[in-house]
This record gives sequence, C-alpha cells and structure tokens, in this order.
Amino acid sequence: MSRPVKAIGLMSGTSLDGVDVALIETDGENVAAFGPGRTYAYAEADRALLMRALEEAKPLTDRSARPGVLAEAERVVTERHAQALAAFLAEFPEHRDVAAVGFHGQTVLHRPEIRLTVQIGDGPALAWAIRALTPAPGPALVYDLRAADVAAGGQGAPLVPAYHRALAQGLVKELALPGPLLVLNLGGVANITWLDGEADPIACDTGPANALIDDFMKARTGVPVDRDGAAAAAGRVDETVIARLLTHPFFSRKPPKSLDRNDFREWVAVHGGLDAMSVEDGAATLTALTAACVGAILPHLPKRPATLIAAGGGAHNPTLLAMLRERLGVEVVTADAVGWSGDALEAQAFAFLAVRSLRGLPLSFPTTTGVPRPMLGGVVIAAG
Ligand SMILES: Nc1ncnc2c1ncn2[C@@H]1O[C@H](COP(=O)(O)OP(=O)(O)OP(=O)(O)O)[C@@H](O)[C@H]1O
Ligand SMILES: CC(=O)N[C@H]1[C@@H]2OC[C@@H](O2)[C@@H](O)[C@@H]1O[C@H](C)C(=O)O
Repeated sequence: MSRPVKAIGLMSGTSLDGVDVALIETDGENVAAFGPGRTYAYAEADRALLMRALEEAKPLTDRSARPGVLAEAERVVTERHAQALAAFLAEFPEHRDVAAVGFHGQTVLHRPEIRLTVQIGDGPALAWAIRALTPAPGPALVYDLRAADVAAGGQGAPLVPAYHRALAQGLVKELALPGPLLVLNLGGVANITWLDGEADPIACDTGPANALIDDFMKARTGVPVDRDGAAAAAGRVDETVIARLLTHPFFSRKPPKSLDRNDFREWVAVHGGLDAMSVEDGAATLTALTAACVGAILPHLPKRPATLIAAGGGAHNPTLLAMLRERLGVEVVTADAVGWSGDALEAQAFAFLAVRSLRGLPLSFPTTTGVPRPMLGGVVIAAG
C-alpha cells in the first residue's frame, strides 16, 4: 500500500435529500481507515429549486451552460457544500488536515448517448471556500469526475464500482462471504457492482430505486419518503403493472448502462396506473418495481450472485429488502452488517476517487461504464 492520506468526499445524489460528507484514509487502492460521515439535509426550498433545475436542464446540449434557474441552483449547491464541509470540520476539527476533497456536485442531466452529463457545482468557488476552513496549504479539490468518461464514449456512471471492489477485497478475506457478491446502491436510482474474485467487476444502473417512490409519496401525502417502507408494507403489489413496466427496452440491454434520475417518470406515468391506486398499493407497487428491476439484471450477469450487499437510503427500507430477498432468491445483507457504512458509502467513494485521480489511477473501466479503456478523470485544483 502507498501512503494513505485523509480524503473527504462530498456527494449530492439523485434523491435530492442532502449533501453527504464522509472521510476515509486511503491511497486510492485500499482503504486504511473509515472516518466519520454526515448528511446535511436540503431545506424544502433547496429541494424545490433542484427539482426545477432538473426540469430546466432537460433541453441542455452544452454542459457548461447555466440558463434560467440553473445558475441559481449551481450557486446554492456550491454554498450548501461549503456549509456542509464547514459543519463537518467544526464537528471534527482533527480532520482539518485533510489532503484531498472529492466534489461530485449535483447531476441535473445525464444523456451519455449524446455524450452529455451535467453536474452543477462550482469547483473553483468551493476550493476558495475550503481555503478558509483548512490550514495552508489545504487539500487538493477534485471535481467533475464523470466528464472524461462520457467524452470518451462511456456511460459516465456508475463510478462507485472501483470503491466497491476495494472494499470487497477486505471483506472476502475477513468474512468469507459466499460470492459472487452484488453490491446494490439504493439511492434515487439503483446501481449494482458484480464482484467475483479476480474477474473484472461488472456494473450498471438497474432502474429506479427511491426517486419514484419519493415523488409519489410527495404528491400523495406531502412527505417525500415512505419512511421504513410502512406504506408499501400495508399495500398490495400489482404484478400486472410490474410486468408491463418491465417491458421497457432498458431492461433487455446488457450492462454497462446508466440512467437519468427521471428516465422512468413518464413511462410510469403512462403505464403505471398509479393514480387509480391507494397510497399503500402505489407505494407497494413502486417498491416491488425497484426490486424487480434489480432482478432483471441477473440474466445479464456471468454468474448468479450468492450475496447481495444493500447500501444507500433504500437499505433502511425493510419492505424493499424483503422484496429483494423474495424476488431475487439471494442472501440480502446490509452494508452496515458487513462493517461498511451504507449511508456514507457514496461520499466515501468520491473521496477514494479523488485520491485515485490525484495519483493518476483510472476511475472507470470498460466493464463498469463501457468506456473503451480504463479511464482517468476529474478536474484538479491543487492545494495551496
Ligand atoms: N428510513 C427510510 N425508509 C425508507 N426510505 C428511506 C429511509 N431512509 C432513506 N430512505 C430513502 O433513501 C433516499 C436517499 O438515499 P441516498 O442518500 O442513498 O440517495 P442519493 O445518494 O441521493 O441517490 P443516488 O445514489 O441515486 O445518487 C431517500 O430519498 C429515501 O427515499
Ligand atoms: C449520472 C449520475 O449522477 N448517476 C448517479 C445516479 O445515482 C445512482 C446511479 O444513478 C449512479 O449511476 C450514479 O451515482 C453513483 C454515485 C455512481 O456514479 O456510482
């Protein structure tokens, strides 16, 4: 192992729930130690602004353009990240000597088929803000981590597989979990990494995870979450709807493949029949859809996974975990149960990727994003 450094990852995911901040010690190949992780929730007004930004980003063709509300959204995203980092370093002053910060930003549009992915968040402005929070020379900041992959013809997502692989190496040794492993992130969108010993990891997005559930719950109850899957547990799954929704051509495509947060919104609005369902039945059907979409990836994998490790916010939803067990017929464990942090995993991954970027190591691979060759990535603002 090269000398590990302290790195912080900052992630604002597709669920638009807040800014995740996490610290790890890493050399970009292995993880020497996990530090703390925190989520700083967006206020309702910020969330509404980001929702509008997603709408207004739809016609973008230039990834640097910030028309309409996007300029304000970028300013707010940058400010919330600076505030989140300030709060984190105030709580953990012993980590002000951090060497690297990975800044994902907020994806507002993802169209890899036209080589376009747009993450808002002003790297130079955040680097400036970080200078005031850390002793000189301060950390290097790495941002815009998806652009190079997409420009080279890759999907630009998911990027966490390199991190999943690093973590799984330790796990296989320590816990002797039966493989192959499937690491499942249940954020706004769901993505998987399939890991089998020395084989190249296979990764892709699988379909919606919480975004559709959150939007449905917000529209029907005013609260954008089905807390602990309570509504879904009380409802009845409409299997006809699930079967109809799974006819979308995305599900027959082999990995690598990736999604925009809202790719299934219209499809579900047209084919889901949710308006006619009770809150419980709608929640149950959308939760089962998430599990069924993960099931739909299994035929595309070289070998059936023996263990599924669930991470991301959806891992807190016991109804969803039960549906995954039932539909996939695999052992389902949570990331926390294997000693990882399900809530901090993505932010940790961007800390890890920042260090990889600084060391000139690839972030993505032909089997994870479909990029033609292992790909470097990230824009670096050096310390000092
Ligand atoms: N106790 C809970 N019960 C049910 N759902 C929950 C619970 N806690 C979190 N969630 C869901 O998890 C979501 C947040 O997940 P997470 O933070 O992993 O998403 P993200 O990182 O924003 O998304 P992505 O991984 O797609 O970028 C919330 O929007 C909510 O729907
Ligand atoms: C374009 C984009 O931001 N994609 C996100 C999104 O949220 C989950 C899934 O879709 C995943 O592909 C990706 O995030 C994770 C962190 C990734 O790149 O691995």
